[in-house]
Amino acid sequence: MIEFDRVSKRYDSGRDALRELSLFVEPEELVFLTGHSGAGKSTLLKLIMIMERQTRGRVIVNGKDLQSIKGGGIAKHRQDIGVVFQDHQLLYDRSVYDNVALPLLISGFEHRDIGRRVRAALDKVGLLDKEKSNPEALSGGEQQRVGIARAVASRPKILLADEPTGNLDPALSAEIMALFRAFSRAGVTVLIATHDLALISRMQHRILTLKDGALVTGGGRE
Ligand SMILES: Nc1ncnc2c1ncn2[C@@H]1O[C@H](COP(=O)(O)OP(=O)(O)OP(=O)(O)O)[C@@H](O)[C@H]1O
Repeated sequence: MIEFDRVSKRYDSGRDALRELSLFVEPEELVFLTGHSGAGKSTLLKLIMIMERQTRGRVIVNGKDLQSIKGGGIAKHRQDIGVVFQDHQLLYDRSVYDNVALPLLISGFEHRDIGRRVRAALDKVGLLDKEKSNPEALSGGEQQRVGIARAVASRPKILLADEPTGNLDPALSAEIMALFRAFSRAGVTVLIATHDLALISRMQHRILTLKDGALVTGGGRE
């Protein structure tokens, strides 16, 4: 779950990126986050990952007030959050397997455990037969699925996606969305930031709309 309780974020530049924002996302929910460029979407995701800290209010993730997480606890917190980017950010000089395994290696998972988790994640996104391939040899949609496998390999409770379908055509976007839906049904809280209004309108999910750092629709439990 993700809860924002009257959260404001002012950057050192004096810019107010979020203003008194309250929202609640249940476990197993899939929610879209939208709004104009500069509305505060990335800032909201950064607060959840503790890449930035709020100026006021409380951010609670999986029942934990993030203000109480410090030092080494931050890396541990991030292990519970999978992140999918628009441009995949894959390493093209490594195999698909290595790309998915890398964050697990960094997090200190045991080798045997890593093999199991990487193959389970590749299986979920339908790419088990491509584990030895180089990402460059894959289509755009397949590369995005490798990015999703990498994000879920540590079995995070929260999945954040920043424009995950930005470079994909409608059919591939629908495939990617079906994967996100499957993860939410399996108990993962999924939050997808996107400008893709066509995609959003086709789907029956709650939409959080930000305008100048404030929520104009969809906060839930307000
Ligand atoms: N590190 C920073 N320092 C100062 N201002 C920032 C910083 N990061 C973001 N901002 C400002 O905060 C506001 C919100 O930015 P944010 O990146 O969260 O918006 P966004 O909705 O993600 O935009 P986009 O859709 O273009 O990615 C913007 O006015 C931006 O210029």
